[in-house]
Amino acid sequence: MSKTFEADEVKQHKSEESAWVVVDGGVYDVTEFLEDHPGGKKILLKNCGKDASEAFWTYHSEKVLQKTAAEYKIGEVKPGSKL
Ligand code: HEM
Repeated sequence: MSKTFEADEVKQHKSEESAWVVVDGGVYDVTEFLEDHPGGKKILLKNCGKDASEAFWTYHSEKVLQKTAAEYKIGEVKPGSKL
């Protein structure tokens, strides 16, 4: 079973030391990906610690979530836990 995280915990991970981003309820630890992100570190970091679904779908296709993001997935936001 996939791990679930409270919104309050996700919100704390918004720095270079620990950067988590949420897309469609999935939680991705992109700390190690910040430097490699083709769209740049700054924009990715700015969207960490929160639900970045809208920003994500503005710039990426489904393939990016299924392929690139998959290896960084650490779990899901707890249902009903408001981000
Ligand atoms: C799990 C999180 C993310 C992953 C794995 C990811 C991955 C990628 C990849 C692989 C590309 C290259 C273009 C492509 O293949 O479509 C890209 C480009 C880009 N990403 Fe992300 N990204 C993530 C989150 C974000 C977020 C939250 C933003 C915020 C707006 C963002 C903004 C961009 C931008 C602006 C580009 C450049 C688009 C272009 O040059 O046309 N990304 N990203």
